[in-house]
Amino acid sequence: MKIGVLTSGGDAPGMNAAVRAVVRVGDIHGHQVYGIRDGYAGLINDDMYLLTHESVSGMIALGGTFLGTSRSEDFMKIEGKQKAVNNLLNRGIEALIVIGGDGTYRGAMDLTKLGIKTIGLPGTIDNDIPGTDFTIGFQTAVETIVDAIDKLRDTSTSHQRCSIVEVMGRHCGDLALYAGICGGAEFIVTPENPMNKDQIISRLKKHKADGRRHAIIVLTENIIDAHDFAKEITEKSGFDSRATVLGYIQRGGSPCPEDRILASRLGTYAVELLNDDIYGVCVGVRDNRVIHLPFANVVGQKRPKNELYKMVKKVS
Ligand SMILES: Nc1ncnc2c1ncn2[C@@H]1O[C@H](COP(=O)(O)OP(=O)(O)OP(=O)(O)O)[C@@H](O)[C@H]1O
Ligand SMILES: O=P(O)(O)OC[C@H]1O[C@](O)(CO)[C@@H](O)[C@@H]1O
Ligand SMILES: [Mg+2]
Repeated sequence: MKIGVLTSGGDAPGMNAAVRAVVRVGDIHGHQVYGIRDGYAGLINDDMYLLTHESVSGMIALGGTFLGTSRSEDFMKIEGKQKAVNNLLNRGIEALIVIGGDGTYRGAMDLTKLGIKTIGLPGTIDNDIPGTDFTIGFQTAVETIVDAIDKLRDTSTSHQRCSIVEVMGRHCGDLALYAGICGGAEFIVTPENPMNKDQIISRLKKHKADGRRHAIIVLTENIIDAHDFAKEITEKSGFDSRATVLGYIQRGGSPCPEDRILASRLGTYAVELLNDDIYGVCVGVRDNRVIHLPFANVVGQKRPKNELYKMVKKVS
């Protein structure tokens, strides 16, 4: 069988490891795997090439995505999707493995309806996809953030400051939650655990009075302007505050071992599903087991609230 593989949406560490697994396992089962450049844009532009065992050599350790990625406006339109399908079928490619986030899954669901045997792999640092406990790239991003928090604590303690660390996640607080726990943050502000500004300010006043030399607030993006918040804290609590917006550094870097293993497991499983003629599904891990679910059961659904959101109130 000819299988296409692409990466889409924000790049995430471990995407290359997933492509590598698809190519290597595909090869073992006698499939030909075609890499599609720049996500759905490459499908529309017919930009694809045959990947071999050798062409993915060394890819397990590489950050970003060697295939490239995009957020394709054209693919949102039916004409774009039809062109993508025609390009695949003209090349005899009947199956497609997409690695990306929730938006990518929506596109994949449409392609399934248009006759392409599509499988989705969760690749995003946000960990915002229902149907999997972890997404590929999340654990590496957590490590990057924890490293940044540890460094920020050094300078915060030296200057007796409060550091606000704004992290990504779009509308999901998992990056802030996990990194905040690991970094010993005093406050973790996420969409799931809404902020109580007055409580934060009054606790910081007490911190100051108790002679505490630092405080860390980890904040999910898209909630409040981090720099304005730092000013307000300084004025109202007397705890001198600074904000650091970590930004794109969170998406880069070599994948950590957990992400390499997750990517390898899910890439392997995706090919095995196609061998069994199962498609129109996305794969994931639940309780450390690989699972698959129909796209319709995942797209637009809410993730169950992680129990760590409750626990963190006790330990921070
Ligand atoms: N509703 C939709 N219908 C069809 N295709 C979509 C839809 N939403 C998104 N896509 C396609 O998927 C691509 C990637 O989606 P998006 O930019 O939301 O990133 P993502 O896959 O959610 O990853 P991340 O959130 O990690 O960046 C879009 O550029 C678009 O081409
Ligand atoms: O790459 P862009 O378009 O700036 O998007 C940034 C968004 O992508 C992500 O990094 C991954 O979805 C989000 O955390 C962030 O909100
Ligand atoms: Mg997304």
